[in-house]
Amino acid sequence: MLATETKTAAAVNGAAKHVKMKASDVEVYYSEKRALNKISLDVREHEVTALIGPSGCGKSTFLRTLNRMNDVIEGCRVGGTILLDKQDIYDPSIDVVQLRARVGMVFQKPNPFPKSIYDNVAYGPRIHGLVRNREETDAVVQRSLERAGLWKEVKDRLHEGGTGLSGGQQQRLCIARAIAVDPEVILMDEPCSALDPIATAKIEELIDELRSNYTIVIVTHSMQQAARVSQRTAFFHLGDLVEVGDTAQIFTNPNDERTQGYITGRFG
Ligand SMILES: Nc1ncnc2c1ncn2[C@@H]1O[C@H](COP(=O)(O)OP(=O)(O)OP(=O)(O)O)[C@@H](O)[C@H]1O
Repeated sequence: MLATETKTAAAVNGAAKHVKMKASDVEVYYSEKRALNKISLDVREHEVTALIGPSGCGKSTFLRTLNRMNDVIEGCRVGGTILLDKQDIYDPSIDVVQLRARVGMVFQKPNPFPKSIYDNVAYGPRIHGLVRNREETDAVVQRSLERAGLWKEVKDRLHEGGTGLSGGQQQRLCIARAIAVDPEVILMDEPCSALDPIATAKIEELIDELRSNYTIVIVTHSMQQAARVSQRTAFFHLGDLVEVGDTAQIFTNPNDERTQGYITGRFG
């Protein structure tokens, strides 16, 4: 049997999935203040993992450890280990720019560059040397915009500014920009919080499509959103990872009373 067939059969049978990122005993300090307490979490390949919990519990801090975005915050220290496949992403030999291409990020507020739609998408592939000429760049731009569900809406205005798009379109442009450098993992920090319900529904649909090609970790304040888009949910509280499990189980039959309290709206 071919390796791909084995993998498909394993997925269908619900057998153990490949762990794409593995966090072990991750701690984060902002100066003296500890924001995360020994978090251990497996992120499975081709799944959407949702991080939920009350404000300030450390969801975004944990998300940022996965592509070393905390490195740029002064006074922030990270302990423990995080593996991408089998590689320690905090190893001194790691090129952080390459890491962030492999583990891309989409932020809360859409943040296209003040450039054309085309250049927003072409920028990453160009600086990473993934394209050699105009033809290849055109192909990457088109493919990325198609995957982000934006191509049909923008194909006749590629050279207009990205900031002239609607909020939902800008967020899909940011997703296209992340996809263009061929990432393995996409981190999303409340990607719909600035969007209306229709734009949110489009992004949620897109997230579901994207997981066949990528591994996704999403921070969300919306439990409905976590339930709709994710296969696994991790509940954080006061810097602890309280529990992680299949999304259906977390929302219907959580093990911990703090999770129960949060999902039933008793706090948070
Ligand atoms: N740059 C920073 N400097 C100092 N403390 C920070 C910084 N960023 C976050 N913190 C603190 O770390 C803790 C976790 O914050 P974090 O933003 O990760 O939580 P969160 O669960 O994502 O919250 P929210 O849902 O409100 O975005 C909080 O106590 C917060 O005040």
